[in-house]
Amino acid sequence: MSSHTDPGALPSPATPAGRDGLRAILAEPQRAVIGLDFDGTLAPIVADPEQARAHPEAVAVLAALAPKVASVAVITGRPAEIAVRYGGFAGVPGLEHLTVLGHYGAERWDAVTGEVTAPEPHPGVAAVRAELPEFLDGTGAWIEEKGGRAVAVHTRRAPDPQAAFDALRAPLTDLAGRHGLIVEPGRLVLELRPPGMDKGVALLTHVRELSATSVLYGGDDLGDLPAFSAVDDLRSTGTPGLLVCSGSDEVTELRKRADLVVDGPGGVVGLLRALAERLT
Ligand SMILES: O=P(O)(O)OC[C@H]1O[C@H](O[C@H]2O[C@H](CO)[C@@H](O)[C@H](O)[C@H]2O)[C@H](O)[C@@H](O)[C@@H]1O
Repeated sequence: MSSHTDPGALPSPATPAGRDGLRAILAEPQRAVIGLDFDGTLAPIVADPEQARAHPEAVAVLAALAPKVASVAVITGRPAEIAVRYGGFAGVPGLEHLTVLGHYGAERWDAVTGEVTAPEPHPGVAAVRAELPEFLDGTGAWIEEKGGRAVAVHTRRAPDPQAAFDALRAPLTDLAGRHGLIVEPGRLVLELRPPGMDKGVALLTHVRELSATSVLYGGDDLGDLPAFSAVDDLRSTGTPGLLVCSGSDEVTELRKRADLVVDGPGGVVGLLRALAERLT
């Protein structure tokens, strides 16, 4: 796979399908959807999730790109309102039509209205939240509250983060299952959340709503794999797409499936800048 090293150049994807995807975006940008994950893709990974912020150049680059394409959509496991706040996405000239699909697509925020639409919370979330502390005792793991719509168990700050993650995965999967939830594993995080939605469904729905003729999706984590599969499905039915991996040492699964690997959020921003410049 290709790495994006020259900051000013638009890199050539390593695969024929990726090159087709990029060509289609460049040929008809007004009908292209740009889908982007937040943590690890637009925002560098930090030890405390409350301190995560978009890369310092991300907003300016998105604002330069968004008016030239059909849609820029941030698709994240975060609550939409949190991603908007940590991203600094509200009220930005150029981002008037930004969409943020939160909770893996269950929530939606549109810059044009500034409002979030969300389903009723799943009753299993409160139930697992009540039981969680007894599972975490002595592991060094801790809980991130997610507005009552999901709950995340982080192990990044545990003495042995990977060992804590591995030890908790099976019991938390069992706990989630008893309350009708699923476990979404991520970068040293196990998220207990309602089933029925994922980033693939979210991306496909968005692409179809806009009758887009091409798509770029960029992600870094396991929760982005359904969006990668959605782009594969779109390709197989005639909609070209480009799969971008925001590379890290923590997760390698996306790297293997990507058309283009860039160096973390800085690389993503560089790629999007080069794309925006080329579209000028
Ligand atoms: O879909 P995403 O935008 O990638 O969100 C997925 C999870 O991201 C967050 O956790 C990750 O980022 C944290 C801050 O950099 C980091 O500390 C943690 O180890 C990562 O897993 C977020 O806190 C979770 O709620 C999201 O589900």
